[in-house]
Amino acid sequence: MTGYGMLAYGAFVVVFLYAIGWVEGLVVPRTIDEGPAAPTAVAVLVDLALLSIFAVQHSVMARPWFKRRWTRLVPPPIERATYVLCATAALALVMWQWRPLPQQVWDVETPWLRVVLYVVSLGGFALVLTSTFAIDHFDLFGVRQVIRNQLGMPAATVEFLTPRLYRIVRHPLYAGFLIAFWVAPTMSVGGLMFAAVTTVYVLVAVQFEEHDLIGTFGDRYRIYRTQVPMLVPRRRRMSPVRELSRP
Ligand SMILES: C[S@@+](CC[C@H](N)C(=O)[O-])C[C@H]1O[C@@H](n2cnc3c(N)ncnc32)[C@H](O)[C@@H]1O
Repeated sequence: MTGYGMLAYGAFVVVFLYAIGWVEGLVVPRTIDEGPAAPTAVAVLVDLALLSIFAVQHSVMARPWFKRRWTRLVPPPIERATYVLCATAALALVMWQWRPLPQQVWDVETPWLRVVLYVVSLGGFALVLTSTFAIDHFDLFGVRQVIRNQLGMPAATVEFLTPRLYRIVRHPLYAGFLIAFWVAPTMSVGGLMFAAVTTVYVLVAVQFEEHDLIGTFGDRYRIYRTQVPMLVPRRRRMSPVRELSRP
């Protein structure tokens, strides 16, 4: 089981790194704006179907009711690794079968501004990675579960955590993806569709995830929801002294 967990994690790392290059249009041999040509309507339909497969896999397999049934077939220590493997396969399928829509929507020409936009966009991916470590990277990717099983330890209990990032917004990982997808020096029709659909998906996924988190943590999560914004940080309230000193 440990080998299976490691294989799933390794496959995820490779496909995710490729996905960064695919979205950014950097380094990898085929990006979001390259691939088999198709008439616009066909491309839109194929791409929407691919993103739907990804969304359904991601959301259904993460639900407690699905996990309860699924673990009658799949041993619990590899349930998360199997989720990661399926998510990786779904992401690879999106990139493999994506039909490009390369018409430009915007293209920033100022060299320094392009660099800034690339840095911010890659910073979004860095925020994704940092967020996974802020909660529990190896648990999220199913590695901890197989290692605990290998060591004969019982499954770890799920904890509610509010490390620093999670005190700024409730979903920094999703916020990171949105920054990575929307901030682009060059945006094609395909890239814009990808960003728009994933944004809608994030807004829906948050509802499912928070429903489950309330189910697990009850009032602790309800109170957290009232105190911390979902995706966009609140402007810091100025102290009364600063406010009074403003002209
Ligand atoms: C892909 S992660 C995304 C986490 C979060 N939605 C975000 O955008 O940063 C999804 C997993 O994180 C867990 N999760 C979300 N918020 C959490 C928190 N504050 N403490 C512990 N686990 C959390 C969810 O239960 C789910 O299993």
